[in-house]
Amino acid sequence: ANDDRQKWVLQDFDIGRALGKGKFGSVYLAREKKSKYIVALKVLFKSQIFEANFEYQLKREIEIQTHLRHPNILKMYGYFHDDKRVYMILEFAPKGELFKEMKSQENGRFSEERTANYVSQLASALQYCHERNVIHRDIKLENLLLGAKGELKIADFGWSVHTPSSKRNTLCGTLDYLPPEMILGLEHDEKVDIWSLGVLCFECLTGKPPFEAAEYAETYRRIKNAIVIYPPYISALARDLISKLLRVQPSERLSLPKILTHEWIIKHTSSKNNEPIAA
Ligand SMILES: CS(=O)(=O)NCc1cccc(-c2cn3c(Cl)cnc3c(Nc3ccc(N4CCOCC4)cc3)n2)c1
Repeated sequence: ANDDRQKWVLQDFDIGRALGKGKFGSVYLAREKKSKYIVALKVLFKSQIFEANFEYQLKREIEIQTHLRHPNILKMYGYFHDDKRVYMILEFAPKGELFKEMKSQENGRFSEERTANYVSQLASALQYCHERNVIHRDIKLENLLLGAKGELKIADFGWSVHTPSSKRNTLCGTLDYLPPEMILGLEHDEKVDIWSLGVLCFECLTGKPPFEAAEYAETYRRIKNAIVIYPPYISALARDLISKLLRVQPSERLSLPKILTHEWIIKHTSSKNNEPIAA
């Protein structure tokens, strides 16, 4: 049987414009020459990866993402490397970053209906991952892209691991999305993704992450105690769901099946889901 893991080389692609710059490299629009198939090519510099001893995490990201197949998870078709760079061949997300889409809304936030649909798509993607003992650990707005039909695509599995993990990861970047158990360096499991789902839901509804504060120490204190201040325009149902996700105790956080059947989600997810039951 022909091995579908073709050995790709850079010459197989026409490289287009840069889609964006990331921490280790950039993402380019690209087209595979023979099939004319459009992809996103993520280019990472080996020097920077080794400097940050990120190669183990990169291997894991590639291993995990090449094997996941779900409509709300950005596909990785393959990868290759040359002496200086590692290239990841990824599904192109034609509508770009969710973060930019949110900032372009006139009040900088999404409606309850749009947010509920995103939360539902994320929950089904996470259910798929958790069934395969994969936790993402880095669900946040800037890791989410939009497909051709405006559907959510989880990208960047750089922090995903197989459960259970107590990897004391060097916390780079913002604390905003991390649950209490991770900022305390305790053992953590897939319930970390449920916490991040709560953070994401709040951020989509208000334009700001729930624990954002001027001082790092203040953010730390508010995460540790799950102190959430809801703006008045948040509906009672949305508040109910978020309060059941942002729980300090991982075991108290709502399970993914319960999230998918929460009244607020059922109320807002696209009409096809709540057809009138045939009499
Ligand atoms: C750490 S990183 O390097 O991975 N992140 C930096 C970054 C920053 C910005 C974007 C993108 C990006 C990545 N994409 C991937 Cl991967 C697949 N499709 C896209 C993808 N698609 C995309 C599609 C359309 C647009 N347009 C739409 C029209 O308006 C201008 C932007 C942008 C990006 N973008 C990435």
